[in-house]
Amino acid sequence: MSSPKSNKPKIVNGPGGYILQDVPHLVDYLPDLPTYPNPLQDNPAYSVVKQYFVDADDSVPEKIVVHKDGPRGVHFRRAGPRQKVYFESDEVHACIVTCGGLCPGLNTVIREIVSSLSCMYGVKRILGIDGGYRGFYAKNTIPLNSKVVNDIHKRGGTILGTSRGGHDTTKIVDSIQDRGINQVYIIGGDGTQRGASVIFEEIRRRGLKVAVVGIPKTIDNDIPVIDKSFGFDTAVEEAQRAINAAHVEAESNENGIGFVKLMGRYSGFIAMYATLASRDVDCCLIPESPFYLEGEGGLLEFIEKRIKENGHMVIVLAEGAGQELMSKSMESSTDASGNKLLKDVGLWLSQSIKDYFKKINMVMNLKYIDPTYMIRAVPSNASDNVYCTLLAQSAVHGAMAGYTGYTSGLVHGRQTYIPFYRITEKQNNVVITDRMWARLLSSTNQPSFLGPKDVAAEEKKEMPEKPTLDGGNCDGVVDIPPVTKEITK
Ligand SMILES: Nc1ncnc2c1ncn2[C@@H]1O[C@H](COP(=O)(O)OP(=O)(O)O)[C@@H](O)[C@H]1O
Ligand SMILES: O=P(O)(O)OC[C@H]1O[C@](O)(COP(=O)(O)O)[C@@H](O)[C@@H]1O
Ligand SMILES: [Mg+2]
Repeated sequence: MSSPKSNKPKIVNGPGGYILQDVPHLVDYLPDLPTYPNPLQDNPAYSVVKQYFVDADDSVPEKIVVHKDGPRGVHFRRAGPRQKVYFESDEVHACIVTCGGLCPGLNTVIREIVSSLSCMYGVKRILGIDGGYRGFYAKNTIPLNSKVVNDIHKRGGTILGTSRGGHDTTKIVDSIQDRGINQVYIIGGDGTQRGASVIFEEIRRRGLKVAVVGIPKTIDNDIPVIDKSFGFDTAVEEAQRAINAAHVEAESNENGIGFVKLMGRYSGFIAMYATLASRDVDCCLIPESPFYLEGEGGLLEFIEKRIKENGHMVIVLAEGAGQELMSKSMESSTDASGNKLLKDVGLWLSQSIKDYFKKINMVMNLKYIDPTYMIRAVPSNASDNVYCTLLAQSAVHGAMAGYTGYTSGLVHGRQTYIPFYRITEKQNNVVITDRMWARLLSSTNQPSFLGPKDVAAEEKKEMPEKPTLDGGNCDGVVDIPPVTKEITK
């Protein structure tokens, strides 16, 4: 590093176009910190594992498919326990906060952070922050231990409470400093990770020995880089119940339409995967894929055709789809976090379909199902529970090893530490020029509703990512000059 207090990205270049987008470490700005042997080395559960500690040079590639002659590309630091830790067990005072909307698995992550800290590292002081970011300065804290969290993974929601808005960096860091907290675990979506990033910057500016760790939570699966977010699987599974009901209703009524509205503010992943899983869906509409109602090739014409062919149909709609079609006069506002509040496209589209069938004088029975909050208020399923457990353990190993300013995330099935700027720089969206969307279109046999102009616009948006050999401006997204160092082996 060129400057210990530098807030520039840590980039390490290696042979063959290898780039490590590294995460900050406490010694970047506190170079004289002592280290201690990892207490896990004496833990009987791990003594049989051949190589339990992760090699310091292990990294995970961002892109797993590479061309024969292409550069090795961007990598992230592999997560896991390290031989040396930068905190003594008695010294650790950790806190956990959950922010933003609910997501299945929040309680599992809380439980496993507490268990990992206490069972693996012998930590005794763990606080829950009540009600999101504002809880740091406006609410009481909740003492956490293995007993308190023992069966919380069986419940939906978050035992800590959550909120939007209320991010006041100075007040939050003052509270962290005043309470003597030195590990901060922040569970939340894109907004939360942005908040975590500024908390980390302020902590580094003040020169505090405090590790700041983000754990990505988003039911919309809109966080970039990671394979998928926890709770997503559960949400998709839960959505099946609504789609099944819509199918039963549609089949049982004359010219029945089962219409399901699912979550997805800007990203249509839940709708897309729920559709692919179900196989009963005739049409899936997502925010990324524009559509139009009237005229040749429009949605209404397609619905009429499908009803005439099959006698029934199922439509799945993500809440952010078709927002631009609704009346401009319907005022839109924002929530406490500044997220745009959407107009109810489900009710609007249902009415438009009803009006159309009335106009063409054709019998039609539309049943509208809105399971929005039902798919996220449930406890996580088995596979999400395992995912949450590994995620929480990785987060704790990283903080104990002195890493900070990172989001713990799964990349190609491997746990990694990802610098905040990679998580917050853009949103993960369904790319409608990718194969996955084509698979969906062929599974539902719906038209793409796209004109050549829309396709050209999509192709322009999706410029291929080109990791550079010299580490400068990687993927064209890091606009601050990176701190680079060479590795030669
Ligand atoms: N750019 C930002 N800087 C600091 N804090 C932010 C930022 N964006 C959102 N937050 C805070 O993060 C928390 C959660 O954000 P929100 O967008 O509601 O949910 P999510 O994290 O799930 O996307 C809120 O308390 C909000 O104030
Ligand atoms: O009504 P709320 O609680 O604000 O939540 C609704 C929104 O939460 C979301 O699930 C996304 O929330 P997050 O960004 O917090 O993950 C959207 O799909 C939905 O519009
Ligand atoms: Mg969000």
